[in-house]
Amino acid sequence: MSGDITMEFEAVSGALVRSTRVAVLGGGSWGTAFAAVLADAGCSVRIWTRDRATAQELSAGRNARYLAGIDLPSSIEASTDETWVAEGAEIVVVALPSQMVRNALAEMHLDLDPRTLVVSLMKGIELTSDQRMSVVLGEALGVAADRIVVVSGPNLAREIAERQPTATVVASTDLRAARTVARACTTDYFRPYTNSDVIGVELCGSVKNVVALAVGMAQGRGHGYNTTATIITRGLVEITRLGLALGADTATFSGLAGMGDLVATCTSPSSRNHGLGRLIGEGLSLEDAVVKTGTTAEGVKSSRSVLDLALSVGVDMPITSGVVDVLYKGLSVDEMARSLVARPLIAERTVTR
Ligand SMILES: NC(=O)C1=CN([C@@H]2O[C@H](COP(=O)(O)OP(=O)(O)OC[C@H]3O[C@@H](n4cnc5c(N)ncnc54)[C@H](O)[C@@H]3O)[C@@H](O)[C@H]2O)C=CC1
Ligand SMILES: O=C(CO)COP(=O)(O)O
Repeated sequence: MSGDITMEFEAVSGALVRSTRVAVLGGGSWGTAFAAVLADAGCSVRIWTRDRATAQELSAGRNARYLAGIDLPSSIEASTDETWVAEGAEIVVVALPSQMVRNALAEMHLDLDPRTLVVSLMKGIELTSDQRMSVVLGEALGVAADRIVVVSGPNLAREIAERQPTATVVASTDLRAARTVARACTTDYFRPYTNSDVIGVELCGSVKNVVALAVGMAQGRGHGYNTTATIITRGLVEITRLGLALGADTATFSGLAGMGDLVATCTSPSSRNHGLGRLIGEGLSLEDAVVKTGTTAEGVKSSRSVLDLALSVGVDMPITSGVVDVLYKGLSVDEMARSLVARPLIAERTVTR
């Protein structure tokens, strides 16, 4: 079966890309880098950003604030006018901070064709509703679940904007939709794999940010590779437990959106979550660390919604809980470490289904 799908997929690969019109909403680091991938793949790309100066810069092939020093494809068109950006788009890509996206889209009043595919690049869980981003997009844009596609994987924006080789996961409940988006973003440095496990892919992307905060905190305290590997491995167990309780597929967690992204985010100094955790481990307050990092570290807010989700389904997430206690309840990083190590001894179970 999977062989048939691959053949069908490759037989049409490239054929549709030339004419695909894509709108990207969000001109931050990932929105801009993904717009460049799409343009390199041959799509006709328009990008929306809320400030005029960035739109002008993007139209001139630059985004100094978010991707300094990167030359973007000259074909990308940018504007602050969302109606113009979304006009005629077959694919609308959303790359805004998770906690802002519902309100931002409500203000845009987009009138999308029912056939339009909507792509989420976001890695967070909404605080007020504990919902995954595909659900938020569905509600905010009035789009059915089978028109929504999630792109998630080890995808640090700057590395991709530098055209370093990377793979990703493109997930949708409708595999035809996933394949269409995969074709639209295939380049000689960016390789998408399709998946139908939207729940698993989104949870992986959201919870790995929380685990990266924990790794950063440990490294900021001066702990080394053993601690890092312990947190990554047990973090993956937490992600898997939550995912399985919420209906995800086991296989997703060892894939690119799971283990792949977890490793990238927990080990890269350019991860904002990892970097913010490190500052806290070095002794900064949350407020000072947020000011110093300056961009979107989704795990800071999503740690609380992830913990809410875990409590709602009775899943134990000690690392997530420790991160929430450090960020919001005054627990020190040393106290978090001690309490994690002192937990009752149990048999090692990596996958629990
Ligand atoms: N940067 C990366 O390497 C990756 C980021 N992501 C995810 O992509 C999503 C977007 O992240 P980035 O592009 O990195 O964030 P960013 O912080 O680089 O850019 C955010 C963009 O959203 C805009 N924005 C912020 N608040 C807004 C509001 N209220 N209304 C309208 N626009 C607003 C900003 O002006 C900026 O253009 C996040 O969920 C992140 O986790 C996923 C993979 C890689
Ligand atoms: O999601 C990412 C890489 O896949 C980006 O991570 P940060 O948001 O921590 O920079």
